[in-house]
Amino acid sequence: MDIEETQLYRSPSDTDLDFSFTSTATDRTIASSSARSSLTLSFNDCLSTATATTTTTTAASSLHHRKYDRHWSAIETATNLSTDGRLHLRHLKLLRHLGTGNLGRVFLCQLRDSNNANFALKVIDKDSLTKKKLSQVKMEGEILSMLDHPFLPTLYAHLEVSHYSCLLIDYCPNGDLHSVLRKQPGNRLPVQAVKFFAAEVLVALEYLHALGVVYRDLKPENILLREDGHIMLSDFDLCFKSDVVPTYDRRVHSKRMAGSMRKGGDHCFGTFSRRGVVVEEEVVEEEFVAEPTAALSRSCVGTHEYLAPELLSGKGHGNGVDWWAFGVLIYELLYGTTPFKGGSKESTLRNIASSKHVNFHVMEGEDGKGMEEARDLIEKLLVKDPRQRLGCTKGATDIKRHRFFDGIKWPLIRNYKPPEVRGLVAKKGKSHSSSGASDRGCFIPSEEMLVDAVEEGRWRWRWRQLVEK
Ligand SMILES: Nc1ncnc2c1ncn2[C@@H]1O[C@H](COP(=O)(O)OP(=O)(O)OP(=O)(O)O)[C@@H](O)[C@H]1O
Repeated sequence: MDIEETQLYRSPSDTDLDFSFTSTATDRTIASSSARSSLTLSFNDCLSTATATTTTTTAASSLHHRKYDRHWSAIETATNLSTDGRLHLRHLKLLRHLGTGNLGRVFLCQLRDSNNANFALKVIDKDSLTKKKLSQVKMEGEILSMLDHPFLPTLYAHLEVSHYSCLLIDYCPNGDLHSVLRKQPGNRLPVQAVKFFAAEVLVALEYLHALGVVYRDLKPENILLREDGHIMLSDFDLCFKSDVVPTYDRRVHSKRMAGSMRKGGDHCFGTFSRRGVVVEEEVVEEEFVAEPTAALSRSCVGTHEYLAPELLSGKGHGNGVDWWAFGVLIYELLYGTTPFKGGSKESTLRNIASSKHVNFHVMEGEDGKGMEEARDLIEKLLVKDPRQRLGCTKGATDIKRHRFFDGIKWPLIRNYKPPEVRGLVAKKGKSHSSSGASDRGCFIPSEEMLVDAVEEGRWRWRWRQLVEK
């Protein structure tokens, strides 16, 4: 029996994925532990049974946008040297335990013969999981295998060894946005920093939605920070997939302009002032929209403070839950708390479900540049009726146009210099989201990590057993 299978991943176009989705709702059990952990009220979605096709060739990276970076090169070297051309666990060395999640443990690791590329290895013991969690593991593997985007993880390899499922992805040495937020005065970031992180999250969500993926677990804890300070959205176990029909829509809007009647390829209809100067033009623009507007699920999953009202009603929800959570995220980054937070989880849920509008905390020096625009955007995202909520019809296309994001050159966002905020040490000269490289030298173990080390000792022993299988 073949106990070890390796999947090296191709770009989305090479996978054979079924985007169909059906959903039913039955039980409503809550599985939740820590204060801000993700919850699952019911998880009876009939997940797609199709998975990415299994391949073990090194050509897997040939279409990936980062095919020339040191991570893929390291993998390619290891697989070239491997007798069967596959990557095995014995090719990896674990450096330290990074954390433990709902599904498994995450380790910092490198390839044995190359120490210039760091990876994160998520190890999931499938024997210890319930059926519900196993379906989440499957979903996470499926979603990761589809991704090829600078603000999302690259899945370098998926190894199935005995009852362990191991996902080799990008390592983010700067921790998560939640920890960074906790290091700021008042747990708040300056507007310009919020604008940067929100813009990157928006682009990542736009990509996921274009693939028909509704994320459902947006929160600062799931926004990891790469070595270069750019973001990487993580945790795809609560996602669901749906059909998406990309369209080119015509948008008619007015633009204040002086001068010529025709600009670029746009059709313009001019209005003239008395002096014969064009003051306003009606512009017709073609815009690309790929938003899973027909997505439907009835499973109530997510994190309390970030749940959209339609998720609580149990009558079904779709793409709009991510745009609601996007509003909560911007609020939390600016105000240091979430907008509907109550004294307990129950009262938070009651506040979300009530007809109360979002309330803005009064803060010292709040009326800095961009705050008014931020509040307007938040209000448009935190609309209780998803049909009226910004983003629900045309996705990120509409949100990008909001004046909070004025000045952002979307195609250049990967090259923007990340903001200098406390607790974020972005390495210079790496503005292309190449993650990895050693963080040795700046690693000071915390007490918690020392406790972890005892656990880690046990893990290393188990790891050796696995590798020697
Ligand atoms: N790619 C990564 N780079 C660096 N650290 C990571 C990476 N992925 C995960 N971690 C760390 O490992 C911890 C566990 O991650 P994991 O994704 O398994 O669970 P989680 O984020 O707690 O979410 P959930 O339990 O909902 O799956 C995280 O809290 C984070 O600190």
